[in-house]
Amino acid sequence: MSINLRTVYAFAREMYPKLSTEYIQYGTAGFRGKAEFLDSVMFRMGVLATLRSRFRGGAVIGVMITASHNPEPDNGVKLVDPKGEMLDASWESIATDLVNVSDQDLEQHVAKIIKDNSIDITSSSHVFVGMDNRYHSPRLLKAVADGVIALKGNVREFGIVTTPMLHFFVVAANTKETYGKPTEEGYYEKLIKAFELLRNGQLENGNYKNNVVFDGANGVGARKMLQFIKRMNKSLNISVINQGIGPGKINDECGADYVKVLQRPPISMPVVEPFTRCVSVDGDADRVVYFFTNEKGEFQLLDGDRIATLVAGYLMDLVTRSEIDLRLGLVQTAYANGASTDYIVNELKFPVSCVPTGVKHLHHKALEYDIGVYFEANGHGTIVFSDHAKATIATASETKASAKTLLLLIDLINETVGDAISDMLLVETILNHKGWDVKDWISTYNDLPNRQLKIKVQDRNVIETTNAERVCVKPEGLQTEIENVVSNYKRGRAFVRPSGTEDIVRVYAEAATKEDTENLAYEVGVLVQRLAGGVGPELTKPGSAHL
Ligand SMILES: CC(=O)N[C@H]1[C@@H](OP(=O)(O)O)O[C@H](CO)[C@@H](O)[C@@H]1O
Ligand SMILES: [Mg+2]
Repeated sequence: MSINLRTVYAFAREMYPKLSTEYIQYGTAGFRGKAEFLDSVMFRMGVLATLRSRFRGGAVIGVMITASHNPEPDNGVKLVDPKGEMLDASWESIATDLVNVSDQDLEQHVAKIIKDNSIDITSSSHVFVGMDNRYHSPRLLKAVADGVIALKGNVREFGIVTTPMLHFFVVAANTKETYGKPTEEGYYEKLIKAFELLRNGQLENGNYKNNVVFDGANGVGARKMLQFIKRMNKSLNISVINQGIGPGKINDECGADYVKVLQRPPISMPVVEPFTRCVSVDGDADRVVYFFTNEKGEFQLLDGDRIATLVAGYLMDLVTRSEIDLRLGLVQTAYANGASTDYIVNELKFPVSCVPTGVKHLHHKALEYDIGVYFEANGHGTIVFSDHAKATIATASETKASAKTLLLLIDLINETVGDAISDMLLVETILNHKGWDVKDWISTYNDLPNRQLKIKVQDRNVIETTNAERVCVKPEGLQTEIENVVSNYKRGRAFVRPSGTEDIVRVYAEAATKEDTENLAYEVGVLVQRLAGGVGPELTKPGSAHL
């Protein structure tokens, strides 16, 4: 096989010319931007995925086309490595350089990547591609596929799938189907089988009722949930809202991000009994949060921290009852509610670590444990089991019922990445086994009020942080000022960091009361504006609207 790079890039220039010279970066979740500027990015990511597959000895590499929780005009692309992880950090800069190079320099640049990484261009290469249900995704998928074909790689298109489904397919193929069958049916089959065995015919238990409202964010999660329902043997009554078949747009006034950040129910909520479990997923269904309204009609949120603590407590209990010795750990970020961390440390007595924002950091840390539970507060997370843990549990399952349950849970969990639907089925399983409703669940601890602000600055990279982003080291003096302010608030905690997905600085604040939290966030926001080159309008002082 020989590849004439010159012909390939003449073709690229004709079909996928670079329309924007604006510099873009492979960030926390790959490339994101307005869909009309992404064709050349997609073609080049098809090229890169082909090279990455060859670099990894012909293992399958995944390419997912999605802008997750972003609005409808946006799209994006992220690469999935052979074990289902996000693209290795060392290749993120290769990706960034590749998409920013001009059309004229493309050929030479690709030749350099091949040479620098000693890639055998004649070896075989396999790329799996999936997309969310944005109207521009099919066009962008074709660009990725053309990029793969241009370098004579093999491409397999999965059409519209959730991000976690694509991760599942990649791992299933690379493990020679030990993990599951790399097909849509294989995915449904594995999860539904485990879920229904764990239910074992017991559909209700104590306070647990068998009904859930599912907000699909008008995204791919809604479509796939409808497929789940068709294949499930009525083991859970799920009513799907924001299905994406009406005029509603993806993530618009619905979905996990909307519900979590604005702390309110999504649009199109039917009238339901108080305490009915409701679930929101995001546009590509890798995040999930729960919510309900209480008897006073007040909105109550059960976010990623709640899921993490529920799961951790349950797994710990099963491990203890199985009389096996495994190292369990929970991984959070600085955004985790302080009350959840206190509960984990003091009540669950579970080792907990804090890492920088972004799933790749959480995932890597979780791999250090036999059973690693990781969740971002926004609902993105999963559980990973080491080979040692799997073997120990399998042996114990011959004699212990609790270990048998653990074994089934491993099949229910999509270990490759956070998976909204798999996580939801896991939560449903645990609540059912415990006989809990949302009232029982939320009473485990009281969340501290918290507030996030987005501050516009001239250059967000003037902010540098350390200690898992909890301490700001640059610009000089900012951290001391933050600490001074925080010390005036009971249970106060605040930190600032540059966002990896938006051109802003994020401020996080929590304190004992809602009013204090608002004031603390405001004060820290003003400090960022003053010391880090704020460019936005002046922040509104909390409560000033009522003066
Ligand atoms: C506070 C917050 O929710 N940040 C999100 C957001 O990252 P930022 O770097 O904060 O923009 O998007 C990431 C990708 O989806 C997600 O991993 C992360 O948790
Ligand atoms: Mg997402």
